[in-house]
Amino acid sequence: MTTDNATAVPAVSARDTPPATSLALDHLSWSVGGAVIVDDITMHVTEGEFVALIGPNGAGKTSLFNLVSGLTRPTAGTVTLSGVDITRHAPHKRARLGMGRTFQTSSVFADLTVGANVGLAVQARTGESRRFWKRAGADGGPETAAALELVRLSHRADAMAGDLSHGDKRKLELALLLARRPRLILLDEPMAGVGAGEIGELTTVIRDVHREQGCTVLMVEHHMEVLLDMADRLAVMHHGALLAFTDPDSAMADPAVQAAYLGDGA
Ligand SMILES: Nc1ncnc2c1ncn2[C@@H]1O[C@H](COP(=O)(O)OP(=O)(O)OP(=O)(O)O)[C@@H](O)[C@H]1O
Repeated sequence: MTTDNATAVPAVSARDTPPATSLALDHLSWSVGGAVIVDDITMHVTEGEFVALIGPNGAGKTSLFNLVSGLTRPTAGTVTLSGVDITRHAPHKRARLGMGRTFQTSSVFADLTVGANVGLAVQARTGESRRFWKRAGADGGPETAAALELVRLSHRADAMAGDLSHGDKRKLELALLLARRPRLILLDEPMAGVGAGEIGELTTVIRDVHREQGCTVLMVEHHMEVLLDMADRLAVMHHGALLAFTDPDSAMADPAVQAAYLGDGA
């Protein structure tokens, strides 16, 4: 959608995006050197659902994320995205099918402005020519503005990305994801390194992104207070296996979860 009035366009509104994707993991396993890191996980995430993946340190959460996003190949099992078997797809091919991922480490261009970072991501998706880029302006145009507004960073559009606080960097990473219009978002510890004072707003932003976009979210996070309030279901991993996959109250009341997860003091 294009217009001359940048601020009036909800360029990433739920209305003009396709339905959220669904993710099915079936008997997914990954072993390295004889050690089973991900152990026969079957988990079906429905369209538009918000699932939090939790578990003690070393439970296998990042390894599972790597299997879902295609950074590693499973030893056994399948990954299905909206009914398409993507088990053998490379990460870029999964991205083209609507999968977006953030990492524990920041991936923004520190020497570019916030607006330019998002503008480049928009440009990368649309494949617009340099001519369009000039016409759209250094900030990338209305879609950039809409993404920055959604993550509450409009007021920092002209700041250098490297000067942002940890919390604002995480918001920028979300805006970069939005620019690619993903239907499934994988968030790997978005609160990592974020100060206590910024966690509340970042939580609100993630919730807004999920609601506004109607996308499916799978998030690894250690801050339980954030997750219990946000997630439709908790997927609890321990020693590579899935201990529970249910609503937050039921998961936290599960004795096996309490023994394995809380017992490890995570
Ligand atoms: N490439 C690898 N080779 C060998 N072992 C690995 C490899 N990647 C992960 N592991 C091991 O697999 C286990 C699970 O690691 P993983 O990082 O997936 O856990 P996690 O739940 O994400 O932990 P954390 O909460 O600390 O990030 C750990 O014991 C780790 O040492």
